[in-house]
Amino acid sequence: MNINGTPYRTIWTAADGRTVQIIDQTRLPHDLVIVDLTGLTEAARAIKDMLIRGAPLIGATAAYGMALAMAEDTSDRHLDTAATTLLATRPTAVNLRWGVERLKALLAPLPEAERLEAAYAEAARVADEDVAMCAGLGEHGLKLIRAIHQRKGGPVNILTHCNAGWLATVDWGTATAPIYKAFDAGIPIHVWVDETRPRNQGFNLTAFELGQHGVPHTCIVDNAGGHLMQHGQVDMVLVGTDRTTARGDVCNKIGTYLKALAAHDNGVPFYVALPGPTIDWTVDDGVAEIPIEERDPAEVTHITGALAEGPTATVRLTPAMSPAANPAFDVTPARLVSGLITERGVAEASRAGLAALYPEAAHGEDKGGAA
Ligand SMILES: CSC[C@H]1O[C@H](OP(=O)(O)O)[C@H](O)[C@@H]1O
Repeated sequence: MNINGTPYRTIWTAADGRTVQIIDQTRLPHDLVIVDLTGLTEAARAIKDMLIRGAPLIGATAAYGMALAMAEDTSDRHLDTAATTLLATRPTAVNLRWGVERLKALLAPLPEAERLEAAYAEAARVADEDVAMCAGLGEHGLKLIRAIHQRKGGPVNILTHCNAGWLATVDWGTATAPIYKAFDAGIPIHVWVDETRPRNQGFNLTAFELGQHGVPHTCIVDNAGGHLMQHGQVDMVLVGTDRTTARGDVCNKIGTYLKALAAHDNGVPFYVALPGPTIDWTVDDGVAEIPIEERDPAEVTHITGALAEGPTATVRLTPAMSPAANPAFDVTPARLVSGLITERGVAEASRAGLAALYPEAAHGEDKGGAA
C-alpha cells in the first residue's frame, strides 16, 4: 500500500541484500521512520517491542530474523539459538512459530555453506506468499461486502478492531484486504475504527491506513460498538486474528470477544479474515489452550500521542499507586463467528469447515496451514 503516494511493503531487504528494513509502527501515525535490522537480536527486539506487529508480519519478520542469524553464523548451534530467541518474543501469534519452523526445517538439513542464501530466498518467499494470500482472501471478502451492498443498497458499514491492515501483514492486510478491494471496486463503504486500547492500533494504524487510501472511516472508542450495532449502524464486523484453532475459535486483540457478543446479540455478521498460516491445527479449544500475552501494565497506565502542535508526549492516566493488568488478547468461540475468510474461500467456523479448505493440514500432512 501507499504512504504519502509512495508504495511500501512493511518489510523488505535493503540494497545490500542483507539488511532488513521495516517501518517502525510505534512511531506511526505521527512520524514515518524506517529502521534497519542488521542482526538476530534487532529482529527479535522489533517483534517484542512491537516496532512490527500483526500475526502475518510477525511470521515474515521471524523468517527474516532466521536469515539475519545465518548472516552472523551458519552453525547448527546458532540456528537453534535463533529459533529460541525469536520464539521467546511474543507467545500468542502462531505465525511466529510457523515462520521459525519453516525456516529451520529448510535450513537444518542443508550444508552450512548453503544456508545463508537459502534463508534469504525463503524469507522473501514467505513475504511474497503473504502478499498473495492476503490479496486472495481480499477477493473472497469482497464478495461478502458486495452481497451486503446489493441487499441494502446504501454504504456498507464495517466495524473493525485493532489493526488487521496492511501494516499487520506484508501488504493488503487481512481484515482490510476486503475493505480495500471493495473501495477500489467502487462499492460505497464506511469503516468504524475502534481505538483499541491500550496501544491504540486502531487509531494509530488502521485510521492512518484508511486515510492514506481514502476510505471513509470514523474513529470510535472501544465501548461504542455495541451501541452502534443496536442502532443498525453496523452491517458487518470484520477483524483479524493471531491464532485460529482447528475448530474455529479465534484469538485476537483484547476486546474482540466483546464485539462478537454484541454482534451476536444484534444479529450482525461477525467475520474473521486470516491466511492459512494463522490456523493452529494442533489446538482445538482456544480459551483453554492458546497462551495469552500479558504485556507491561505501563501500556495501560500511560498513553503516548502527539501534542496538538508539536512532538509526541507520554502521559500517565492513573494514580501512581494504582496497579494495572494488561492481557493483550482474548478468544472468541467459534459459535460466535459467522465465517472465516481465507485465501482459499470462506469457511464455516468449525473443524469440518476448515478441513474442507485445508484437507492436507487438517489430516496431518502439513501442519503449517500451507497456502
Ligand atoms: C492480521 S493479524 C492482526 C492482529 O494482530 C494484532 O495484535 P498486535 O498488534 O498485538 O500484534 C491484533 O490482534 C490484530 O487483529
